Amino acid sequence: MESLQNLLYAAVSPVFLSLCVAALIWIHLRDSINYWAKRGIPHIPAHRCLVLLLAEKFGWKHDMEMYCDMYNALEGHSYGGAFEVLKPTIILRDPAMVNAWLVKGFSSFRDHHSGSAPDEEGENLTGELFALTGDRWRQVRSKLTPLFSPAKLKLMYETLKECTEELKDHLRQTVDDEADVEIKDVVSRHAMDVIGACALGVKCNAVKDPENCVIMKVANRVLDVGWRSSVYFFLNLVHPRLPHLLGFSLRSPEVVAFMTSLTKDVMRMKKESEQPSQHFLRMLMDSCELQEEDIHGSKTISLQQELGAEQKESFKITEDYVAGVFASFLSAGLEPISIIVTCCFYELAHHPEIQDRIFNEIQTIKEGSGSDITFEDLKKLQYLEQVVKETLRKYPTAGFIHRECTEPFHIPDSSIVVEKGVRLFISTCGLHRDPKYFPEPDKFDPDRFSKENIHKIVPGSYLPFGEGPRVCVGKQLALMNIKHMVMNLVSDYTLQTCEKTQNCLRTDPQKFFLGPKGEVWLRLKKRK
Ligand code: HEM
Repeated sequence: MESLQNLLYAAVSPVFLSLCVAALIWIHLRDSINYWAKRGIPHIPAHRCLVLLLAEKFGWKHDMEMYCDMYNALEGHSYGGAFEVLKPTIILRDPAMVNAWLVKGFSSFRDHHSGSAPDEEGENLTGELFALTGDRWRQVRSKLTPLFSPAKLKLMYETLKECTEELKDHLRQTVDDEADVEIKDVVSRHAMDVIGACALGVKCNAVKDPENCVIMKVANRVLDVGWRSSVYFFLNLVHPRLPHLLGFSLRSPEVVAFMTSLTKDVMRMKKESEQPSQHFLRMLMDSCELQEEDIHGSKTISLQQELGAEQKESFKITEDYVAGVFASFLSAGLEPISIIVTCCFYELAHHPEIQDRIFNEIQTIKEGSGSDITFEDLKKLQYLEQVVKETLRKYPTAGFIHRECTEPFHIPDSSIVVEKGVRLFISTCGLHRDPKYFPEPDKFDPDRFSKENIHKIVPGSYLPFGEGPRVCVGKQLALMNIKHMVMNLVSDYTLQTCEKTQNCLRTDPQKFFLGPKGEVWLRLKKRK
């Protein structure tokens, strides 16, 4: 009896309990660390992944470069395992498998892993397409895809031209004959004007009056890689629903409030305005057949939608959804465009021969169709397109593509099953800079994309906009915008390096997208 009491006492003693907890933690750690080894899959050991992750979290490395390092570490394998702290992740390297998994395997790799689905009950930007999952993503995406059709883009082209005229005006005032210009700043202000005008029909005046451009200040905070996003992603790593359960969102309350009230005000103004206007918000309002009383009335815009055969569920688009859609345009669209145009100008300044070829091509098209380059003409600028494609190759600003396994996926021709919850990473950086797919990857060579050479590009190795049903929804708008801006600048100026030009572009680990750190100065010289 006494020995039983002693045993019970021992069982509840703090030391014994601590030992039990430690043993459980040890078992969990051991199982997690051995996750890939147990399955016989080549992998990067957990401690090495942790070192890479810490380098990223302390701001020494961009997370996109971290996945590039993982890609390189798994050389010789089609895919391999890695860890985000203890969470198993797959790094997919083989381009043929990239296509198969993202396209045919979409039902298993449907969602981005970036976070839990937004909180529909709370004050959140619920329509942030990037973060939406499952049917909600499908419903919102099906409303947005038609906004980027060629016919709609043709309407946007006129808006683009108006914004570019303002930029040209600004440059005429700043550059007499020649001048050194901080090109990154000018380009991002122009990109802001374009997104504001195309998405919301709002004149941002970021080029002309940056000091008073509130939306630009908010846009910079939409993708804040500060403490908030670090805490958010850490909580998300522990469990995807944890940020939501703790009432913690990726966006700060001020950003959410600004985006929501801006969208709401613009919706009201547009509804009241007699003037025809072409921008995504107007089109979204029209396509959703929003009623005046919906906008003036309660917070929720009631809207029943027929969602196609497989989705009979009715779905209410709220103001928060619409605000979220525009937040995602700001966060996903603005910075990548600025980065690509900046990098393109940087390369052109180092390659006068490429600039000349673009200029001559523009002149030839102008001779054929008058001085104005139309929407249709833009497509005829083949060499310009090659230059833009090569910029997107050398500077893959979105860095990696990620998914979360939503239903078990059987890897073809193997006995391996990717389990639900495992994260998938495809390093665009790794692929675009792999000499196996792009010989001399550091060389800026637009002829990789010429008619003669394009067939040499291995399908699945070039992914600047992602792949499959979740491919970038703004891809065509982005390409049109980038080409239009490069065309206009090269038509009027030659770009040169100057004393302040960086020798090479270094990556800024503090930014969400992969882009150049610091100012990018170039000399603009007026063409005679
Ligand atoms: C150079 C410019 C751009 C680049 C390189 C880029 C790249 C990407 C990439 C890699 C993805 C992820 C695709 C995937 O997971 O397979 C993406 C998604 C997305 N992009 Fe872009 N993008 C650009 C411009 C834009 C613009 C201008 C907009 C909007 C106006 C936009 C809106 C979005 C949205 C909303 C998503 C999420 C799509 C979804 O989850 O269904 N992007 N983009």
